[in-house]
Amino acid sequence: MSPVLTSPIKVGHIDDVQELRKCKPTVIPERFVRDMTERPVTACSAQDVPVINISKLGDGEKEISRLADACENWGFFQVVDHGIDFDLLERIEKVGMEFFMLPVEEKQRYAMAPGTVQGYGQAFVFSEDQKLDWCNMFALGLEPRYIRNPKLWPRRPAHFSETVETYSTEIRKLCANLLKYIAMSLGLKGNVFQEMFGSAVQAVRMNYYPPCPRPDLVLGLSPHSDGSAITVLQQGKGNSVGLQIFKDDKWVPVLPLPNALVINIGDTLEVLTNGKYKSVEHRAVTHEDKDRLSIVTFYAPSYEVELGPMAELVDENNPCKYKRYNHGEYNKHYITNKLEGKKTLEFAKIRPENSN
Ligand SMILES: O=C(O)CCC(=O)C(=O)O
Ligand SMILES: [Fe+2]
Repeated sequence: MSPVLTSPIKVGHIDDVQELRKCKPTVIPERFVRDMTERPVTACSAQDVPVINISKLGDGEKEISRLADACENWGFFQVVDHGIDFDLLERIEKVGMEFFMLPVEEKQRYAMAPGTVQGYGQAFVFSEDQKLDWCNMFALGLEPRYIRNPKLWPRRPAHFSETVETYSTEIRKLCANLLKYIAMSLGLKGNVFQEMFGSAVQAVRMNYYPPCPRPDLVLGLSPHSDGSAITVLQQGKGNSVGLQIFKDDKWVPVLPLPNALVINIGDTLEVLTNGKYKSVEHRAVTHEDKDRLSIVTFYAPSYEVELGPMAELVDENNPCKYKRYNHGEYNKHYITNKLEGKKTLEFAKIRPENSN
């Protein structure tokens, strides 16, 4: 019998990976098979991604300087003692998982329209030739309210919307709190980001990675940096390892810690700190017999805000590396650059005069 090459079910024009997997393909469809250089064979053994105890950040210099080190040298860290109910973390994971387990016909009601980033499907797919991720996504804009699209809020599973609402309120407080300490770790006033960001933009994306018969050939999520100021990533309990960050020319896995949340610095904070804090590239890989869910919150300034490197972080030794721009404009650039397969922060970089 010839191997199954495409899924019978598409969401928009894209193969739905959960449906594809149900067909038990013996050969991975070409659109998912990565070029040799992109295949996930290069991960090194796990290193100790820094762990920051949020409840100690108020106690003084020591934890704050550990935070500064994590932002400067890793761009990623895990937080513990973050004050969010473990029960809420479990509930969001449960409703997220239940959503992805719904029949595809039900999920298709919330399909992501082409060129948009909210709803069910795969974001940033722009050409027939582009390699696809071994992932199904569901994304919702949350704050400010006008970015919400009520038609995309699922009616099933029960309690989905209210759980997302409660979860997002808690994560928003965590982001504001973290940004206060991040400002302090830079020697700035604690409220500087809060004042600058205005009514912060917040969105949530759930990524579901079904098991893949050939995890060595595919990527769960292509390498990228986030456009946010900061991102909060919840790796599901009992999840397989999937997140990898690019550090010192190697892909380093981030091992899930029970009830911890992963935080990463996004492009916006890299610009604001004039490159002191890094927006690090990351990707997700898949597993042969385990699935994985991640719940990711992006937190960014209001679209109206003009931003650029902060004066306090620019001097003779650290000349200004980025242009000033409007965050709403940046958001459009982020999407267009992603669609064109470019690095998302490229447009904002200032080139030295003698370079080409
Ligand atoms: O699933 C993961 O661990 C990575 C998710 C991610 O990087 C994203 O959604 O931006
Ligand atoms: Fe990301």
